Amino acid sequence: MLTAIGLMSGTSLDGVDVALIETDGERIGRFGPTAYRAYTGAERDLLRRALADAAPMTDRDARPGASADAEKLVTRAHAEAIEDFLQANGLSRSHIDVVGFHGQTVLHRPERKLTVQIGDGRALARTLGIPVVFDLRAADVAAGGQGAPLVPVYHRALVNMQNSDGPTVVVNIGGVANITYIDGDTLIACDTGPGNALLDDFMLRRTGEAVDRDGRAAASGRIDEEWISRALSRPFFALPPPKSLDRNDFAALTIEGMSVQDGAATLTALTAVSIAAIAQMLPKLPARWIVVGGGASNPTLMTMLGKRLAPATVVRGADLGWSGDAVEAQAFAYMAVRSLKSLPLTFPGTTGVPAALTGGVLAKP
Ligand SMILES: Nc1ncnc2c1ncn2[C@@H]1O[C@H](COP(=O)(O)OP(=O)(O)OP(=O)(O)O)[C@@H](O)[C@H]1O
Ligand SMILES: CC(=O)N[C@H]1[C@@H]2OC[C@@H](O2)[C@@H](O)[C@@H]1O[C@H](C)C(=O)O
Repeated sequence: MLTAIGLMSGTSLDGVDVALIETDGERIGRFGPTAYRAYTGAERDLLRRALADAAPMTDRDARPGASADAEKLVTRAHAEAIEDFLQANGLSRSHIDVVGFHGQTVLHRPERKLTVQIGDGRALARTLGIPVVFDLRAADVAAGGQGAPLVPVYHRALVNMQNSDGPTVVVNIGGVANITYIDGDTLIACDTGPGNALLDDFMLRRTGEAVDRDGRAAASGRIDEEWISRALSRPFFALPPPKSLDRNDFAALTIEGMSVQDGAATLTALTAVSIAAIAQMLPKLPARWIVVGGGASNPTLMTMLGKRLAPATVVRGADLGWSGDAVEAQAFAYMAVRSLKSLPLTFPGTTGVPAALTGGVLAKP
């Protein structure tokens, strides 16, 4: 078993998740501690500007506008997150075999064979004195895959730890939402649509706070079903898996005429409805849905999802002893070990890559 730390800075732009696991790249030996390093308001603003400035990019090594400063921030924030994590948990760097570093996606255009994660893996390895595996999406996209989602291989390892009969779906609700369908050897995955990003952006614009804390605003609002039907007529929703999204693909869906409560209710419902709609595109109707990611902490979203998926059961990963918020960080620890062993990260059913493929670049300190 190797000891690996995974790092994820997701599309919600809220902060860096850190998690340690022991794994041989197949089985999960032990879950270790987890941590979170939030971005400050100013740091989030810089990341948002970097996403805007990266939109016209064609060369993945270019760092236009704010993305150059944002890359320095991302590298520094991740180094700080690891140093604090080692100290808080009394860990010595010599005990860590590898760090899996996702970086921050600023642009995702797989149809142009382009996916850009900022963050300097080589500098991180030098600063930490620990080997770092980074750039985990590039090989998949270069081979014609979607380059996302990557976590299905880890969702499979998690589900294999349970006694499960029949198909299970793991739902991750981050900035974008994605699912993994696991039934024996069948592994199917895709992004399903918005996760929390549209709702966060709406709340920030309307209230100054980038979250509908505990789904309170949405709980007292009215869902505009007509608006949802219009949103669902976008071509993305009719595509079968595998498929993936850029964080800002739905940014043009405006909802400005509505009150904060009605807007929050409607955007929360769009997330739930678009996740539930994927059930029709899966080989069998799954009996069990396990929800992870920040969206699992939003009770209004969980209630809506439960209603839309009934009679299937909907549980939170946290209820099964999984670390609900750190699953993605754990996944990047797991993938770093798989990368060291040249084991596949992506599969035809998860990203559409022609054959199972490994990925990641190793930087030694
Ligand atoms: N208590 C809560 N109430 C409502 N929403 C919450 C709560 N806690 C977290 N969230 C939502 O979860 C989001 C963070 O989710 P998460 O950490 O999974 O995102 P991420 O790491 O950016 O993931 P991804 O890479 O999948 O986009 C927050 O921006 C917020 O919208
Ligand atoms: C391009 C990119 O960074 N995509 C993220 C995003 O956030 C959620 C969803 O969209 C997922 O496809 C992916 O992240 C997770 C970690 C993944 O690759 O599985």
